[in-house]
Amino acid sequence: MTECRRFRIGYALALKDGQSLMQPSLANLAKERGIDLVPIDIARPLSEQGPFDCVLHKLYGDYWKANLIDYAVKNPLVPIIDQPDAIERLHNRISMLDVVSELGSSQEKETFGIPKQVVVYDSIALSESGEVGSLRFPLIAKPIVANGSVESHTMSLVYRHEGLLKLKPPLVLQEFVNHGGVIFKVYVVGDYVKCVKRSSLPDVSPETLNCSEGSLSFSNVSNPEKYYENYMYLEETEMPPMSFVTNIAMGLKLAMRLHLFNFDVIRDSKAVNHYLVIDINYFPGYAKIPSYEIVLTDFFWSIVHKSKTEDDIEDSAFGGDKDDKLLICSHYDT
Ligand SMILES: Nc1ncnc2c1ncn2[C@@H]1O[C@H](COP(=O)(O)OP(=O)(O)OP(=O)(O)O)[C@@H](O)[C@H]1O
Ligand SMILES: O=P(O)(O)O[C@H]1[C@H](O)[C@@H](O)[C@H](OP(=O)(O)O)[C@@H](OP(=O)(O)O)[C@H]1O
Ligand SMILES: [Mg+2]
Ligand SMILES: [Mg+2]
Repeated sequence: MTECRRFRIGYALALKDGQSLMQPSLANLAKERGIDLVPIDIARPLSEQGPFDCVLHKLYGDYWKANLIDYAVKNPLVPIIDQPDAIERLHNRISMLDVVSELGSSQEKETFGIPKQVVVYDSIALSESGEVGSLRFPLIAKPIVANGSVESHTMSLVYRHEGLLKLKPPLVLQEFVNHGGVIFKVYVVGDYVKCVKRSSLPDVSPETLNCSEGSLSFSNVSNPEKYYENYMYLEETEMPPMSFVTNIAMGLKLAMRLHLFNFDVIRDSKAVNHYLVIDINYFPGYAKIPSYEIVLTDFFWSIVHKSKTEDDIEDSAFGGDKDDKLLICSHYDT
């Protein structure tokens, strides 16, 4: 009797991300389907570890990147999920959203875009009327860098010009768009797409613009625990059409050459059926989505069962997707 071949997926994740994702329920399900999830020792050359049938990672820095490149050169048929250069695009809040503008327009009645935004490198630009002056208040000031640090999630809602003067560049100033206090988070795992609702910043009325402080600092307003605080209110909000969300997701996946990401979408309260993508995150906290073990195991299975030919080398060394075997399955949930 022939033994079933087993597959080994090496993963390199920060401690917190590994603890959240690699729960026994995921490891056991993957094992049942012939896949062993193996932690990578990031202090040692990757090429001395393994063998691996796939490498998953969410780590940054030149040392790690060099380690991955060395491994990819020596193991050109092993998919690396995902290519470091492709991930890096999401570490800058300007290049992150540029990709949305590069997507073709929607064939449906819904339309999408990004909020108007300006990058500011120094305090002088904040007091000038130039590009900053062309933005309409309220604004959100976001750090340019989105690298997972606490600071990269710390933002300010700016109501009036005087609020700008307290800010410390470099930063991105983005127009705040009223959207009814609900955000849609769209999780992508290969061809799988799931959209959930979360709490967001409440709408800003013209009265608030005049009465409040010049600016207000905030962070992590759309974490799931906030959902439960606003449960009743969120329930009433209608989801965007799944086909619309899936089209954006698959467009982003192709354009960014990434398999694992989520993006935040809001619906403009002032326009009919107009949506704005405001944030894209690499390898988000998938353990938050129901049955994430099945979703991830299906994805791992599809990756390790892809046929490997010389033609695939260029793509597959960094996890390209020439021959997708995953069915597109899309889900809405909260
Ligand atoms: N242009 C905007 N208009 C209205 N609300 C916005 C806008 N940009 C951001 N927000 C609100 O601010 C929150 C944080 O913004 P953003 O998603 O860019 O930050 P983040 O720290 O990168 O988030 P994540 O935790 O998803 O990585 C959003 O969830 C949303 O509630
Ligand atoms: O710590 P960084 O690298 O920034 O990544 C975060 C993402 O930016 C967030 O979007 C994730 O939260 P959501 O899954 O709620 O979007 C968040 O998920 P987590 O709260 O489960 O860790 C992280 O993946
Ligand atoms: Mg976000
Ligand atoms: Mg983000």
